[in-house]
Amino acid sequence: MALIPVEEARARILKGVNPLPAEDVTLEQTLGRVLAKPLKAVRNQPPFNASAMDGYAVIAADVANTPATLKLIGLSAAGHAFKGAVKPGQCVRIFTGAPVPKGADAVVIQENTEASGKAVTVLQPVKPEQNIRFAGLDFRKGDALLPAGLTLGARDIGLAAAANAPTLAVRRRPVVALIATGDELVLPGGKPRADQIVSSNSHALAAMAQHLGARVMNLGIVPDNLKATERAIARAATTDILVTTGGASVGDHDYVQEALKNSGVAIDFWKIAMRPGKPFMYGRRRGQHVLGLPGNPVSSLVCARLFLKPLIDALLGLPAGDDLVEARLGASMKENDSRQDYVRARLVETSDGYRTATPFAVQDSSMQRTFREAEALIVRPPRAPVASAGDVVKILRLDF
Ligand SMILES: Nc1nc2c(c(=O)[nH]1)N[C@H]1C(S)=C(S)[C@@H](COP(=O)(O)OP(=O)(O)OC[C@H]3O[C@@H](n4cnc5c(N)ncnc54)[C@H](O)[C@@H]3O)O[C@H]1N2
Ligand code: MOO
Repeated sequence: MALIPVEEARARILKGVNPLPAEDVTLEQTLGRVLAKPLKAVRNQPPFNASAMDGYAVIAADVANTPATLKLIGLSAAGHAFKGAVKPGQCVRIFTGAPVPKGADAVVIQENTEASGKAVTVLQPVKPEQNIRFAGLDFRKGDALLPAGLTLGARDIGLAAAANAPTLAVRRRPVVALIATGDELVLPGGKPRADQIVSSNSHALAAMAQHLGARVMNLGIVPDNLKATERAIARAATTDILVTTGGASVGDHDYVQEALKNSGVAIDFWKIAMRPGKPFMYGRRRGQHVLGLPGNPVSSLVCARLFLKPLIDALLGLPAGDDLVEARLGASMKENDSRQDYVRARLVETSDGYRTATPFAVQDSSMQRTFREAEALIVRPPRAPVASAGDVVKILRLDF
């Protein structure tokens, strides 16, 4: 089977994928969720003409010439409106956020007054409308407040609360099942035998999936055994996405593809023209997407960034971004073969506003430390010619 190009693989994974249905959740649960329906204001904010200052509600014409002494007729505090009306020669004590009484058209700040019993002397004129927040200043009934497709942050949630929305319609979060395969694996904190290593893929993938807005069902480690692999795959049957790591290649103990097929997964493709990540496989079981990632930690995470992220984004109704940006090479690179390379690199922002990407010398796909230390992947297209330091290349920032 010919290796398929990265772009084709991504297109086949995303074919026919629709956003998941919406669900109503309380505001407290909306942080980081994707809004499924736009939020419209159903009321004005503020709902009444409110004072922006502590002072006195007056008729501006009464204090055009100062000093001017007015008669204090009452009080308007936040949550306790003055019920009457201000007539010429009168004023009402008022506090920030309180409704401006009928008749008054300005608020004098208390620093510009002298009060003595029921007599308030205004020392400086105010203009009509001064120190008043008019009803609907912030937003008006019918205004579009939050667009669909927005990933909700603190300010969005604050605005929704101000608009009196106790719940929001958000996309259901995709559920991602994770299965690590391999007799050589023990969980972090375990006691690896001399011929074993510590499993790390599922931890990184779980963090990545959660960061992208998915929920995770971690099914742990299964041994290199067909039946055990099939049992784990069965447990993942109800999830939106099943991700396996390891056992994707051609070795005698690589059971994943066979187990997936036996479990009713139709394999769409296997093996991509990329490095790392060549043995990546993809299939579907009814509505479920199945991503078989290679076992090498860097390969599995690079594949997840390239294929799992756009899939989760699509299920959440988020647009597919063109993630690549340009950088100058910090060192020369040799010509490329027929696979698209994703080369771990250091990124330095230069004073001219550009950036320089310098590849790490050793790129083995087991090396998680350089992967952690890399700020970007240099994307080398198939058959890219020799590149010199200073040449412009495409990079993918590592932001997870
Ligand atoms: N004859 C060939 N051999 C290999 C090929 C090939 O085309 N022909 N491809 C190589 C490439 S590229 C990769 S990548 C690996 C991927 O193989 P598998 O997906 O079958 O992965 P494993 O063999 O199970 O493991 C590879 C490597 O990764 C370690 N590993 C596995 N799972 C985890 C985990 N959860 N956490 C940390 N490390 C893990 C495992 O111990 C191995 O060292 O195949 C090449 N071989
Ligand atoms: O994914 Mo494999 O790394 O190309 O070593």
